[in-house]
Amino acid sequence: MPRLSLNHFRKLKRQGEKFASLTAYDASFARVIEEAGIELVLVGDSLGMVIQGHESTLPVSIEEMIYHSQQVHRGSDKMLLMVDMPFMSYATPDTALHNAARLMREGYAQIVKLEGGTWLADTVKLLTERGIPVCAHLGLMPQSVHQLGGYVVQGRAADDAERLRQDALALQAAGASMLLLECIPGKLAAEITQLLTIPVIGIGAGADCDGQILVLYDMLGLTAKPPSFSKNFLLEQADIQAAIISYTQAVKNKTFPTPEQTFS
Ligand SMILES: Nc1nc(=O)c2c([nH]1)NC[C@@H]1CN(c3ccc(C(=O)N[C@@H](CCC(=O)O)C(=O)O)cc3)CN21
Ligand SMILES: CC(C)C(=O)C(=O)O
Ligand SMILES: [Mg+2]
Repeated sequence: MPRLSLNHFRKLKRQGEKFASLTAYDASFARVIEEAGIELVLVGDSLGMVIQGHESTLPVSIEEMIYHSQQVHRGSDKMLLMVDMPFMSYATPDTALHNAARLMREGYAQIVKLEGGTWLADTVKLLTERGIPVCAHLGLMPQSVHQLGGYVVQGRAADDAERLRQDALALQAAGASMLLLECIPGKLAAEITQLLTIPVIGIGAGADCDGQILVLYDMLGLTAKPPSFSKNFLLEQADIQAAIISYTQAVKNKTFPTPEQTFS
């Protein structure tokens, strides 16, 4: 069986069915989450924090992303494999093309994720035209943490919310195949999800996105200070497999995230 393709997620959006995704960084966890029903795996640059112990995602290199993507690829055969482009690996369109091609050829990525708004549109267009599917990442963009002044909720002011809507539309028009919204009010995320035809994945963005994602180590209770929008699914389950099944079901039946796990 080939891996799930973007068509699967387009179909789920059309049918109004939610999908659950998680990050993974190695073969063993990739196997466990796939067997628990996860349909999309992200090799996130959050690995700089949860695997490497850095304070931010900025130190992560393209070689490190390739290394972990290879491991996740070996440990799975069904999930859509999405890989983050790390800090500065897409600073110009040509750099982005070169590095995205490496993530696909050496890391087996099916889609790459880039953080940025309307300024990224030219890059998204270039990659897409060359056959590289792109997920655009808006809202809280961790690679801009020093500019944002911390890992804080985005899009609360009316002008910020409007800019986010326009960014989302511009990135879709440039060819983005998916959009990820991080840490924004649930109502705004719901509006953007409705506004767009491409699947929208949320983290800290409420229950109305087309899909949800969490950092695996947060939902297994391994993180010292997990974000407030996350949940430790291992607390009520006997093992990791059961915790991930519980998360998948909660996303599918829309019981996660709750209003308390959503920014207003
Ligand atoms: N372990 C981990 N989980 C993540 O979700 C995550 C990472 N690492 N690393 C990369 C980014 C950084 N992210 C983060 C990190 C912290 C918060 C956080 O603690 N936010 C607070 C403050 C919100 C506010 O006051 O505006 C929260 O209560 O959720 C949010 C997103 C999301 N990503
Ligand atoms: C938090 C998710 C969306 C991410 O970008 C990562 O894990 O790096
Ligand atoms: Mg990331």
